[in-house]
Parts: sequence; structure tokens; C-alpha cells
Amino acid sequence: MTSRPHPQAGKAGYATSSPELERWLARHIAQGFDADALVRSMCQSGYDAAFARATVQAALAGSGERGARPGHSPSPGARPKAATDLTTSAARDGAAPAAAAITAPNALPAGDGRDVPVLFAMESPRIALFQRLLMPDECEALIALSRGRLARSPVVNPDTGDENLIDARTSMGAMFQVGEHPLIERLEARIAAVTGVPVEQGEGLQILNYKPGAEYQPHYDYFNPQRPGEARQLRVGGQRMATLVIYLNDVPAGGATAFPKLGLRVNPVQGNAVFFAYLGEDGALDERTLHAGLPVEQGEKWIATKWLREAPYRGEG
Ligand SMILES: O=C(O)CCC(=O)C(=O)O
Ligand SMILES: [Fe+2]
Repeated sequence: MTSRPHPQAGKAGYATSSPELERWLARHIAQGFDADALVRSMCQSGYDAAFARATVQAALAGSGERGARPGHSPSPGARPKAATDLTTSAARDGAAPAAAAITAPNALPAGDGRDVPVLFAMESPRIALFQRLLMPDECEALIALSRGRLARSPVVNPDTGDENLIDARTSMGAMFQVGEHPLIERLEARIAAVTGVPVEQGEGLQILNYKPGAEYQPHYDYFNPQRPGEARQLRVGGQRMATLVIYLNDVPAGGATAFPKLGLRVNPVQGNAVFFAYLGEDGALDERTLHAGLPVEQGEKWIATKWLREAPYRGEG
């Protein structure tokens, strides 16, 4: 289902080493990543599986000879790969160097024969806008699925970890389990294809509905490990690494997703989706991804939000 090679990388599987790949391997071996995680990440970046295994083995053997391998066990946070193919390799610190010369592509394969145009891509923080990730009928179907389930959207209380209703978030929402419905399953596969983040690292899709005046005031999507309530979230799939907000309808006025620290506003246009990543390879969280759902001025706004974790997500239980 999920650990398919990243579609960006080409079908044949790349099988040539490069100084960039060698540096990447040396750094990640030194950090304690195990062979499986390294091979997986290389495959997801488009390398041929047999080549990846052989190269990783050789690099591990080489590092052993030099005594460079630390004694500790592999980092549980071994991040498979951020959705980094949207940007140039310079910004792709956490991922295996891409096989192909990757620049911001004009379009990404959606995995279903369709290409999704990339309207803009920013390197740091990584932000990209996808055009028509969802077709209008899919947007309508998602809205219809959610109507019966809407309830006031809570936020996680940073101190207790409980979900509370607060004035800063006045949308209505509905949550769906991963793969809960065939349409959702299809959409999740598409999200994995364009972001490069495996389906199992996604939280359940959240549908939000904002009426006129409703908003989501500036916030971060990642969890603050210093706050006990949020630390609880980290135990069920690790930190969030990125967010995808999909617009399910056109909003006549207001309702943009705003990034106040970047001076960026993304207007809600049906089917489009904005992706932003905030977790660095070293675990650093990018505060520039502060963002808000601006008040809806006219009409209403429907979005689907997908939060992506650094590790497989199993929900709280
Ligand atoms: O409403 C928006 O545009 C942003 C939504 C959002 O930030 C979220 O769901 O985390
Ligand atoms: Fe958010």
C-alpha cells in the first residue's frame, strides 16, 4: 500500500552512487539509523531496491572499519522521508538524495495516472500549492460524507492533553479514520503519492466547515514537547512533520490560509491543497509555519486537513 517508490523518482529505479548519496549515508549511519530505514528511504527516493541494499551494506561495513558507528541503537525517530521532493535537494536534508535532479517540479504524479500541477513551491520552510488535487465531485462527496458528523472543532489542551472547545477555533469538524471509506482511501493514496509520506504516517482526515465569521486563529500544527498534554500525542506516531490543507469549495470572500511570519496567504479554491512542512531532520520545529484560517467573510469554507507524522500513526488508545 504505502512504501512504493516515490513517483517523482522515475520507474526504473536509480542505481548509481554519487558524492551526495555517500555523504547522506555517512551522516545517517553516524546518527544510528539502521539498514532497513536507510534502504527504505532510498527506495522511496527512487533508488533500485537491490542497489540500495548493497550500497547501504557497503556503507555500513565501511563505517564499521573506520569505527564510526555509534554503539546506540537506531534512532526510533528514523524519519523515512519528508515530502521533500517538492523542493531542491539542498532543502532535502532528511531524505535520501533524490535519484533524479530534483527541482520543484511543475507537476507531480498522483499515482492514478493523473498529474497534479504544483502552482508554487517554497524551499524553506517547505510550502507547496497543488492545483486540483481533488476533483469537484470528490470535494462535494467529502462534504456530503461529513455533514452528518459535524461537531464544534476542539483543540488539544497543551497542559492536559484533553480536547477543549475554545474561541480561537470556531469551525465545525468531522474526523474520519484512515481508509474509512473508499473515497477517503483513494484520497489518502493520492496524498501519499504527491507528498511522499506513506499512508500509515497520516492521521485520520479531518473535515472542517467555517461559517461566516468563523476562523482558526494563528497556531502551530506540531506538538510542543515541553507541554505535558502535547507530549502525550508524541507517543502515538511521533511528532507531526507536515500538514496538507485541501480546499473543498470556493469561498467568495475571506477564509484564506495565512502564514503571518511569511507574509503569505493561500486563497481557498476548490480542489487545491496547500502543503507545509515544519519538522527538520534534527527534530527542530520551524516556527515560521505559524498559520491561521482567516475569518470567512462571505459564504462558507470547507476544508480537509491531513496531518502527517514522522512515524506510523496508530491513534490514541
Ligand atoms: O482553515 C485553514 O485554512 C487552516 C486550517 C488549519 O490550520 C488546520 O486544520 O490545522
Ligand atoms: Fe493548522
